[in-house]
Amino acid sequence: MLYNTGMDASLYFAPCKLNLFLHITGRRADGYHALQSIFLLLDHGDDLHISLRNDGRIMHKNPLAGVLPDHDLAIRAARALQSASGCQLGADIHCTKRTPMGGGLGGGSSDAATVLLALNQLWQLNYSRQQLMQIGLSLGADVPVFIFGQPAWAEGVGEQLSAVSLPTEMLEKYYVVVTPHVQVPTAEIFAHQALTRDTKPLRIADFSNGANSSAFWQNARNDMEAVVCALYPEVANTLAWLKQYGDARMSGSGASVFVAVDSAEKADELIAQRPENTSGFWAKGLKYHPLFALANDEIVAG
Ligand SMILES: C[C@@](CO)(OP(=O)(O)O)[C@H](O)COP(=O)(O)OP(=O)(O)OC[C@H]1O[C@@H](n2ccc(N)nc2=O)[C@H](O)[C@@H]1O
Ligand SMILES: Nc1ncnc2c1ncn2[C@@H]1O[C@H](COP(=O)(O)OP(=O)(O)O)[C@@H](O)[C@H]1O
Repeated sequence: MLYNTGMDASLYFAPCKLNLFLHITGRRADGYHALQSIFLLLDHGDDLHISLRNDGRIMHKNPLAGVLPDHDLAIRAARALQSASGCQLGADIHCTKRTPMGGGLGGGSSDAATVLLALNQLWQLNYSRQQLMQIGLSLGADVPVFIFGQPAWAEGVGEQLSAVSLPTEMLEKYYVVVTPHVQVPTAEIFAHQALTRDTKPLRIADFSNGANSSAFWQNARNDMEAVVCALYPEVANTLAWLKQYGDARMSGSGASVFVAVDSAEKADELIAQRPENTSGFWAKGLKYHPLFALANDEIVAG
């Protein structure tokens, strides 16, 4: 078989995500929590340069500060795909990091998903989207949604995904994302005794019927927000500041908070005025992950 063995790195995008709401509806026997969420991917994220190696090695060209290369989700994803497929090829991976790490924006999970999609192409594996999502789930609960690649209603631990069509005005919004400079450990928040774990499940139909009214969103919140705000005043203060400009929420387990505004000018203004010791960006929602086409969907017999 002829492979593209040219040593030119190819560029692949890894978008970040927002949890537009996040409800915890229960706890499973294995300690993981049952969630309901709507994920929206944004046109802001990391750039991964990935090129083929013939010697089977997976190399990180610029290890991230504080993350051992062997622990990096991009590297772990490549190794997981290699062991699932038995592929003898390898890869060099270089990451230009833009998504704040540990910020509730799924940056590491997205890097992993992008590596799976890119290597599916570069190694000519022709794995289906469902197969890649399964491998992704073994790396983290947030990985499958990036391979799914569309605005999604999520249940289970985030792996049961259905496409939702967001109202046009939500895709036209400018999402202002502000991240206080604190690390919020996801496991610590999930383990906290004060966490709300019994939110009444919503039905996807509630969303489909109610998205254009404010009824659905009035009942939707982030169940991790109260615990994170109590433990991390920086998050509470940044959220309180952002709430002046709209229905601001936290994404995932924080520390990032976000609000949707109507213009790029307003978004620029908020980013310029953001509190000290925070970073910030604004972005638009994506209808599709730019690498969506790198996996095919299985045809399910009807
Ligand atoms: C909270 C969410 C919402 O999108 O996002 P982030 O804030 O991390 O971006 C996710 O559920 C996070 O997913 P992810 O970051 O992949 O978590 P994982 O690495 O799988 O799990 C980290 C730890 O969190 C706990 N955990 C995670 C997911 C879940 N549904 N229940 C849990 O109890 C477990 O203790 C697990 O060991
Ligand atoms: N490629 C990667 N990018 C970011 N973080 C990574 C990566 N690989 C491993 N990690 C580790 O995973 C943790 C969570 O990262 P990230 O996915 O950015 O945040 P979150 O889960 O809060 O959305 C980081 O603090 C870091 O230690």
